[in-house]
Amino acid sequence: MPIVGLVPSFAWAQMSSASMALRTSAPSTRVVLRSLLGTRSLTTMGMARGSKMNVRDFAYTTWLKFLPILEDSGGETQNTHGIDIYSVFMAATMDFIAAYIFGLKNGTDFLGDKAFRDHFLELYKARNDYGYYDQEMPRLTKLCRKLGIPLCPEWADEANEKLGKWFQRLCTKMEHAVDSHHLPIGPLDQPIVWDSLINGLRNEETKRGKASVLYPTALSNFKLSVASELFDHVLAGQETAGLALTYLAWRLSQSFELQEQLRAELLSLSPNMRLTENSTPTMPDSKQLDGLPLLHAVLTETLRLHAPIPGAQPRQTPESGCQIGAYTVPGGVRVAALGYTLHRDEAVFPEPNKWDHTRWLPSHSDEETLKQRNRQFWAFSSGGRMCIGSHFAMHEMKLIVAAIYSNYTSHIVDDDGMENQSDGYTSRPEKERLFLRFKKAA
Ligand code: HEM
Repeated sequence: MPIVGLVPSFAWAQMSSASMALRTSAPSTRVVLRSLLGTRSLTTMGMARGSKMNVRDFAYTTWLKFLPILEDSGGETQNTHGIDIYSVFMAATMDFIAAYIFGLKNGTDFLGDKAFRDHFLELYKARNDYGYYDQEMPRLTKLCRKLGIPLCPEWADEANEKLGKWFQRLCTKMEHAVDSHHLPIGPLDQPIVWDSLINGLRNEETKRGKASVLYPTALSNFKLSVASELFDHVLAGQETAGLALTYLAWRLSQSFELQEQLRAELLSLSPNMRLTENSTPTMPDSKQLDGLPLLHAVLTETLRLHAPIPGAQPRQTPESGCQIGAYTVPGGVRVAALGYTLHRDEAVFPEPNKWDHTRWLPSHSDEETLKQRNRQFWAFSSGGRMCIGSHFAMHEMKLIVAAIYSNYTSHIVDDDGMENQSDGYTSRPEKERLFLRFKKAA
């Protein structure tokens, strides 16, 4: 069905005028930008460009930083209160995506720098409930700001500004590294997404110049647009995956039996991620990891019941109108589907409010039932505006879960607020924390 995405950019609206222009411009702008990134799957971007890097390599370095944190959570001093794994997952997913965009050296170190990570999360939290006006009524919101009657509280605007500046600093650092030919040369330091976007935009400029649909926005505000687009990726990729990992760790921590089954499956990998004394960590084969049915089932079920983005994904019907199921809808109408409701359709997911990973296991359901469930699985949306990072995210999350549960058992210390997922564009645990303790698995 030729329905177009209505909101051209992700939830980030306040960073700059260029960002605003990108968000409110014709959907085709966004479509061209997507195609400039060279691929629908960020996971294969490095490979497609002839590089030997992939998500697995970044995972290795993330894993090295992750280990001492987990070790510490089971140590003597932490035994009573464990660690806030929500904050740790938010850090891991930020380091992951930033490394993929800028390369390891020019990325972030949220895992290593807890103080800055907490500061970032505070800023992020402060502005998070106020995306609506900029997103839905950008002109009115801008006008009200100018007139001194802001629709969002000042602190939210300030937090947005600080976050925007932080990200622009990362971009400026990257530009300097490129301009001064001081790009680090290690394979993990290649700025994969950065390079793809810059090269794509330059090609577009050379080929189409002023005739390009990107000319009034991205090409006229080159630097700001690159920063804005990449910031979208960082924000889209960090919180979502961090949330899913938090809910998955919570669910797994409720059943040691399930943890045991998962560990047995993970250790069947060759090589697997089990740490032995004095050995350097090993990484599994990506295809093998992806093919593990139990790992896939627990993750998919978590994304179903605790979808990080459960709400409406708006689309606009084409001018000629269109048919949606039994309905004939006129042109220019705003329509939306919601992961939340699709994932709670009793006909497809019996007892929909129950977390039950077995509904995704080929050993528990016939092929047709599984097909139907997969069709209705909408955590990453679908169609032309589907999540650009879905494969990246699945692989990243599987690697992180495999690294942890090959080696540790997790135990709930304090899960107050986990039952209540907030209502918003992204949906978080009410208290935005989860304290777990990790112990070395036998
Ligand atoms: C569990 C992890 C993730 C979930 C649940 C998720 C979910 C989504 C959803 C529901 C959308 C909206 C699509 C629509 O408008 O229909 C989206 C868009 C997007 N996602 Fe993800 N995402 C995840 C991870 C990532 C990652 C890791 C990246 C980057 C590497 C990323 C980049 C994006 C971008 C750039 C868009 C905007 C696409 C566009 O406007 O065309 N996402 N994501």
